[in-house]
Amino acid sequence: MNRTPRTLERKYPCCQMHSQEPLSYEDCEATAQWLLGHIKRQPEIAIICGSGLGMLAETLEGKQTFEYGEIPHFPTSTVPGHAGKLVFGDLQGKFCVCMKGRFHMYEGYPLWKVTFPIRVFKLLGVQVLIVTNAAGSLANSYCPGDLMIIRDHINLLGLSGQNPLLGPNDDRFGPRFPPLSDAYDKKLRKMARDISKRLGYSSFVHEGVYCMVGGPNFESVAEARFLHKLGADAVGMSTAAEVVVAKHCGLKVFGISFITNRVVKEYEGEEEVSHDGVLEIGHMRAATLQTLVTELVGSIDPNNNNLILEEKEASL
Ligand SMILES: O=P(O)(O)O[C@H]1O[C@H](CO)[C@@H](O)[C@H]1O
Ligand code: HPA
Repeated sequence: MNRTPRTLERKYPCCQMHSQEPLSYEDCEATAQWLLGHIKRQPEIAIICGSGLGMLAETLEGKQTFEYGEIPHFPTSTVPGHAGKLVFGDLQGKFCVCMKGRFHMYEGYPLWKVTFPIRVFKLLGVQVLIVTNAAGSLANSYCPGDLMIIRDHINLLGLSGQNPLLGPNDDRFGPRFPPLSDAYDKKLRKMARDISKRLGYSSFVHEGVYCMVGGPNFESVAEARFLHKLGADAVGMSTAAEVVVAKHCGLKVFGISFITNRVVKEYEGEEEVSHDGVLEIGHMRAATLQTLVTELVGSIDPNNNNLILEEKEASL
């Protein structure tokens, strides 16, 4: 029985998505071909801008911008701080594509739809994916405004059976059982650490474990304590599913969290987290994230298996 009334589907297109089959390889190809027909060359690096972090896309040179609504098969953004635009342009001499706004499961999208753009990026020729997000800190030593290079993740949804790779596997994307033990590329993490040192950022750039939860509510105190005990340093409602799909199709991944708030772990505390607060700290302090990602893009050679531009290698 179809439980979604037609009027609801018309008002909230994401409700309709639940009743659809996952998009196929051919659908991804159709989207990639449509984009390739509109852009000057193939992008090498894709960047996903997290909540309130979309200004990075504005720094691209020779920008070409597409509203998500005009791109075949693309979902639309419904969350404040996620503009819903795909921006192509040059950053540090590399042709990049930036998602100014990502999709989340709590918006009503199934995970295969949330992660659809990643497969399109692969078919566009992208080799490296940079994921950014806004996250709450669980680690006691992190402060709002800090950055966390993602060393690894806990995909809480994946562990409980909500995975973007559920269903028949299409080997043209990747294997049935992809390994995830090296999800966040070691070389890219080292490059980012070295760049942080050079920029004088070391005191507020950490490296840690990100945990993806479903949201949209922020964590209860007991949940926050549980996630911290599990080994998570920061928590958010995105990223891990995107990284699963990126690794499945053979992309190199770098991830970084912008710490927007402390997750409340004490019953006596006065702090309360809000999405407006997340966006506000993003606007105030995200320049550091932007500088670090820009420098990283400048140091990457996407066509070298080693990933490092030779002339930069000596200075790192
Ligand atoms: O992960 P991004 O998209 O950066 O956004 C984070 O910020 C929102 C909550 O304020 C949630 O969507 C959470 O995941
Ligand atoms: N919890 C979950 N997601 C978030 C948070 C948080 O504290 N801050 C930003 N995104």
